[in-house]
Amino acid sequence: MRIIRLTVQNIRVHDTKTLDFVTNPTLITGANGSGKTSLIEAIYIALRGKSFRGSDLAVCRYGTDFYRIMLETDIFTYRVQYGTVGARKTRQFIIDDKKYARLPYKLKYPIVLFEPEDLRIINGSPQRRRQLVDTLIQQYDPHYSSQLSRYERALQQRNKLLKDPSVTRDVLFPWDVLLSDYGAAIIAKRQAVAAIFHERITALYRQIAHNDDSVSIAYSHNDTVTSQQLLRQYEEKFDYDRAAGATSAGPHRHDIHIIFNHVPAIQAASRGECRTIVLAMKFIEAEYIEQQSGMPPIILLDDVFGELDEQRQHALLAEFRENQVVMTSTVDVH
Ligand SMILES: Nc1ncnc2c1ncn2[C@@H]1O[C@H](COP(=O)(O)OP(=O)(O)OP(=O)(O)O)[C@@H](O)[C@H]1O
Repeated sequence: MRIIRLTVQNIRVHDTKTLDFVTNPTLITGANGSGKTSLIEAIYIALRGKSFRGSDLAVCRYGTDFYRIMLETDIFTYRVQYGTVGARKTRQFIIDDKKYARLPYKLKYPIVLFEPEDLRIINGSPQRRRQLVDTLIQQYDPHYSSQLSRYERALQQRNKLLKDPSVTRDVLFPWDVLLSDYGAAIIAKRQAVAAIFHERITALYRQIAHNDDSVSIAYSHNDTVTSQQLLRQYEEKFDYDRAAGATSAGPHRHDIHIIFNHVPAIQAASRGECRTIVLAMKFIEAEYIEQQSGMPPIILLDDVFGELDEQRQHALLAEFRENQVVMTSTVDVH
C-alpha cells in the first residue's frame, strides 16, 4: 500500500494542511514546533487507530474540540473524524464509505515508527521494552490486543481487591484464573519475539556498525510458563501481594534484557552504540512484521535521520528501499 495524500484539519498546530507523497522517501521539513510530528501522528492514527503520543482531545488544535484526517492511499481512503456526536465525544473511521467506531483489525496497516524517544528502549523502564514487543505483536496477531487488555483489566480488579485487608484467596481465585490464562499466552508470544530479536540482532548490528561487537536479547523469564504454573505463582504470592496491595508476579512485571558484549547495554554501550542497537531492533521489527503479516510496513522516521552518521543513514535507506518511508527533519537531508 502506498500513501498518496494526507489532509488534516485541527491536528495540533495545524488548522488545515495537505501533503502530497510524490517521492519515496518523502521528507517533511520545518522549524521546531512547526508540526512535523503532528503529521506523522495523523498518519499513525489513520492506519493504526490511535495516536502514539496522546489522547484524541490532546490532538485537537487548542481551542477546538474536533479533528479530521483523510489519508488517501492507492487502495483505500481512510477518514478519521473525532468530535461531538449527540452528547458524546466519539471517534469514527470511514473507509471507502463504511463507518466504524474502531478501526477494524483487517484495515489496520503496519507501521514501524522511529522517534527520538526510542533510546529509552535501552535506558528507560521495563515498561518501555514491554511496549516495544507488545506493539510489534499487535501488528500481526489479531488476538493480542484483546489478550493484553483483558489481562490488564483482571490485574486492576485483583489489585483493587488486594487493597482490602479482609480479602481471601477464594475471592481472588477467579481473577487468578483469568490472569494465568491470558498471562501465559502473553508470555509465550513475547518469548517468541524476543527469540527472533536475539537470533538476528548481532548480525544486523555488525552490518550497520562494521565491527565485531555482539548483542544479545532475552526475555526476563526464559522457561515456558503454563497457565497452571502461573496460577500457582499468583496463589503462592498471596500473602506478599496482600501486604503490598499489588500483584507481584506475571507478565506486567517482566522485562526484555539487552546485553552488549556480555554486559547490560544500559551499563556498557555508548550513546552511539545504543542508537545502533535500537536501529537494528527496528530493522528486525520491520522484517518480522512483514514476514508475519505479508505487508511491508510503512516506515515513519521522526527526527531521527539527521542524528545518524552517514554510514547509518545509508544502512537505513538500503534496508527500507522496498518500503514507503516518511521522514521529518528540521533541515534538508540528502
Ligand atoms: N493540541 C494542540 N493544539 C495546538 N498546538 C499544539 C497542540 N499540541 C501541541 N501543540 C504544539 O504544536 C507544535 C507542533 O508540535 P510537533 O511536535 O508536531 O512539531 P515538530 O515540528 O515535530 O517539532 P520538533 O521539530 O521540535 O520535533 C508544538 O509547538 C506544540 O507545542
